[in-house]
Amino acid sequence: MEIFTYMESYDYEQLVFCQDKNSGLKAIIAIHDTTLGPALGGTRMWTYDSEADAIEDALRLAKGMTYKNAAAGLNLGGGKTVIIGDPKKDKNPELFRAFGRYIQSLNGRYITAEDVGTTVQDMDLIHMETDFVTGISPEFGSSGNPSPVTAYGVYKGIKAAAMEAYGNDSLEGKTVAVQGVGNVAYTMCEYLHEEGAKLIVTDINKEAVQRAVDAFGAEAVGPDDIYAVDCDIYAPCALGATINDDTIPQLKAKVIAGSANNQLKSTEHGDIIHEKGIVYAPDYVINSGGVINVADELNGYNQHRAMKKVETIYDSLTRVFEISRRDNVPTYVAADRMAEERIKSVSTSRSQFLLNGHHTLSRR
Ligand SMILES: NC(=O)c1ccc[n+]([C@@H]2O[C@H](COP(=O)([O-])OP(=O)(O)OC[C@H]3O[C@@H](n4cnc5c(N)ncnc54)[C@H](O)[C@@H]3O)[C@@H](O)[C@H]2O)c1
Ligand SMILES: CC(C)C[C@H](N)C(=O)O
Repeated sequence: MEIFTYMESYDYEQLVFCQDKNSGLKAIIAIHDTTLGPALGGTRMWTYDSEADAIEDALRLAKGMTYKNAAAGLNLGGGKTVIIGDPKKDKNPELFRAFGRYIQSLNGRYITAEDVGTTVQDMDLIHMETDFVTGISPEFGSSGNPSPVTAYGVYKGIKAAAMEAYGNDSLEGKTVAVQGVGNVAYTMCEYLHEEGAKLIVTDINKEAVQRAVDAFGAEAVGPDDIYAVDCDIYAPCALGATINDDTIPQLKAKVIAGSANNQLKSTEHGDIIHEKGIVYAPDYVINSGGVINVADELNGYNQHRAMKKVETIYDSLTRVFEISRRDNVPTYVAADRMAEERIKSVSTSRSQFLLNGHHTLSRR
C-alpha cells in the first residue's frame, strides 16, 4: 500500500506508529479528521495477518468514526487505534500503560475507548498514563462499559425505522430476527421484549441463545437460517457484511436495523435493498449510543444527560430517511451526506484565529 497516496485520497490527517519492546506493544493510531474536535474512537486488539492489514483496518475504522461522531452531533472528530496482538494471550498491564503514554504525547488530538478485544479494565490501565481515555470504570466517575447504552440507542433506532416502514413506531406484536445475542443485543432484546415484540434469535454460542430463550421466550434458529425467517425487522448484531448477494434474496423483513458495524458488504448492496423498498438504518447512525455515552465523560459523566442524547438517534435516523426521500438516494448515502454537511459547515465557519480557542476538552 502506498500510505501517503491512500491518506491523501481519503483526506487522513495523521498516522502514528507506537512500539515498546518490553511490553510487546505494536499499535497504530489513525487520526482521520479533527474538524469538529479531537478524534475520538476506540482501540481494537486483533491478530492481523500482516502489518498492511492492520494499517488498513486502523485507517478504515478511523474514517468510520469521523462519520459516526459527526452524524451523532458530537463536537468530535474521528480516529481509531489497532493494537496488533491476541487479546486472549498478549495483554499485560505494561502494554496498555505504554500505549497510554503514546496517547498522552498527542496532547488531546486523539481520545480512546473500548472496541473489539479491549475492556473497561484495559481503559483503566491506559488512564494511569493519560487523561485522554474514556469508557473507564464507574469508580472514577466514568461511564464504564458502553454496550448497554449502545443497545438503548439501537432500540430507539429500530423504532424510528419502524415508523418509516410501517407509519407507526410501536413494536408490540412485531417480529424481530436478531443475529448474535452478545453484549449489545441481549440488552436490546430486553427493551424489545418489554415492548411486546416477538423475538427470533441466533448465535454461534449456544449458551447465548439459551439465555435469550429463557429470558424472553425467544424462538431459536440456526446461524444460517436467520435470514429467511418470517419477520418484520432483521437486526444484525454480530458481524459485518451480512447484507450481501447471498442474504438479500432470502430476507423477508421490511426493515434492517441492528448494532453491527459495516453491515453492507459493499455500497452496491445498499443500493439493492433501497430498490427493494427495505428501510435500512445506517449502521454508524443507529449504533452510535456507545460513543455518545463515552463522549459525555469529557463533560464530567452524567448518565441522564448521556441517555437523553442517545435518544436523539431516533431523530438522526428520521433525518436520514427524510434526506433519502428528498434526494432519492439510499439511506447509506443520506447518512454520509448528513455527516459531510455538518463537517463542511463547521470547516467553513472556523476562519478566525483564536489563541487558546474553546473546544470540547476545555472543560476537562
Ligand atoms: N459494544 C458496543 O458498544 C458497540 C458499539 C457500536 C457497535 N458495536 C457492534 O455491534 C456488534 C456486537 O457487539 P457486542 O459488543 O455485542 O459484541 P459481542 O461479541 O458481545 O456479541 C456478538 C455476538 O455475535 C455472536 N456471533 C459471532 N458470529 C456469529 C455468527 N456468524 N452468527 C451468529 N452469531 C454470531 C457471538 O457469539 C456473540 O455472542 C459488533 O459488530 C460491534 O462492532 C458494538
Ligand atoms: C468509542 C467507542 C465506544 C466506539 C465503539 N467501539 C464503536 O464502534 O462505536
